[in-house]
Amino acid sequence: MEVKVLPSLLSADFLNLRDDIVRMESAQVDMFHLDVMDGQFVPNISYGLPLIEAIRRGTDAPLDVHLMTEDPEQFIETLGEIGVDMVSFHIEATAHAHRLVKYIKAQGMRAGIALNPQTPIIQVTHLLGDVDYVLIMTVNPGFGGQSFIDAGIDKIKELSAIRSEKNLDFEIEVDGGINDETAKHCIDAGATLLVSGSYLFKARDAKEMVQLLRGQHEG
Ligand SMILES: O=C(CO)[C@@H](O)[C@H](O)COP(=O)(O)O
Ligand SMILES: [Co+2]
Repeated sequence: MEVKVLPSLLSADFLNLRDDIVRMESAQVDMFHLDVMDGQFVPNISYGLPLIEAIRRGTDAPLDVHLMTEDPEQFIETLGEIGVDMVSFHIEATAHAHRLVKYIKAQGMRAGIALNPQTPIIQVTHLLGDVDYVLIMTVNPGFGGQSFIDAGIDKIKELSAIRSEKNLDFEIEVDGGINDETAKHCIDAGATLLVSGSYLFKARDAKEMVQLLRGQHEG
């Protein structure tokens, strides 16, 4: 599977959002990652559906929504109407993950399951035949600019092994503390969707950084 780079707009300048979207498009990113935080599931509030609707009008790139909210069910129908391409929600946030995966797909979107750093892979093994991707958090969710938690690499390897063993085709997304160094370890372990916030937005030459992130892939 091809490695893709997804800038997290949490690190964009919200006052100049359009400029930052265009800057990332010029840097040839593959899609945008949109972090929705509700102040309950995580101790931060980011932005919600109205902004996602505006972003949808502002770019033709695919949109990947990462729901860090309680009751993620309530947002799915509207996200489908907006025209979002991919939606992930946290296994820790719902008692009905399997039903929700089916619901997201029925609305025409790709469905992902996200895991906090403390959550073991066994919590989601029952979903691996149904999800399109698994999002491994390599920071505690809620904020950009944190350091990568190394234990995430073993989780990516574990998922990769299950994927080969069971002949499944879900992708592995990694989110939190991704830079050229950590990206290489994640790609080597089996991740193909790389979310990057502070590293990409701080860069003077974002295009070079995107290539560096993607270019680590040797296999
Ligand atoms: O979901 C989250 C944070 O909860 C992420 O998507 C971050 O926004 C990634 O930012 P960096 O760690 O790359 O700065
Ligand atoms: Co995220």
